[in-house]
Amino acid sequence: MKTLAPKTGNSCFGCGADNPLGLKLTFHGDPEKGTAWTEFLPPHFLAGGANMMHGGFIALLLDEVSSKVLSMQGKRGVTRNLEISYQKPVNLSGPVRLEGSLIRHEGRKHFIKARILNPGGDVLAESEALFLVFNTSS
Ligand SMILES: CCCCCCCCCC(=O)SCCNC(=O)CCNC(=O)[C@H](O)C(C)(C)COP(=O)(O)OP(=O)(O)OC[C@H]1O[C@@H](n2cnc3c(N)ncnc32)[C@H](O)[C@@H]1OP(=O)(O)O
Repeated sequence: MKTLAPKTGNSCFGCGADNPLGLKLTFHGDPEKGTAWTEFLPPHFLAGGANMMHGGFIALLLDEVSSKVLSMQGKRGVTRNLEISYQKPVNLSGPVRLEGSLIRHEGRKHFIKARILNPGGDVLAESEALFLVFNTSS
């Protein structure tokens, strides 16, 4: 098990320590299994309508936990594709869990699935992403 805490000098909206507007998320994961996860209470500035999270921020969270699957393995890459299924509203009055896992990789192409769950374990949104990794030779 590995933990990635926000780092000074990183201004990433999701995980950097130096973005004053950012979420400063800490992630956990298993590099050997190709997993990453975190739990947090979404701030209300992520709102879309009513008490629901904005769909663009849902995409951001799925992208973020997907990228951490790679970071856990010491890989650096960027999102090429992100396909999202919005299944239920992400309610802003309680914590959420983000989970990502590696499906497979073909050289630099890494296929990663992710999801957002509520405390009851309901899947609220799911994604499948293609990341292109810069620092792998396998
Ligand atoms: C430096 C590290 C920083 C980490 C930050 C992480 C932050 C969180 C993640 C992000 O939000 S990153 C920000 C959002 N992403 C971007 O800004 C990336 C913008 N896109 C690019 O820079 C380029 O498109 C990219 C470097 C990803 C790839 O460009 P390339 O010209 O190298 O590749 P190309 O686009 O031709 O496609 C790559 C491969 O994917 C394949 N492909 C594309 N769509 C596919 C699909 N749907 N299914 C399967 N394969 C697919 C495509 O056929 C091709 O296969 P081959 O390499 O075998 O020819």
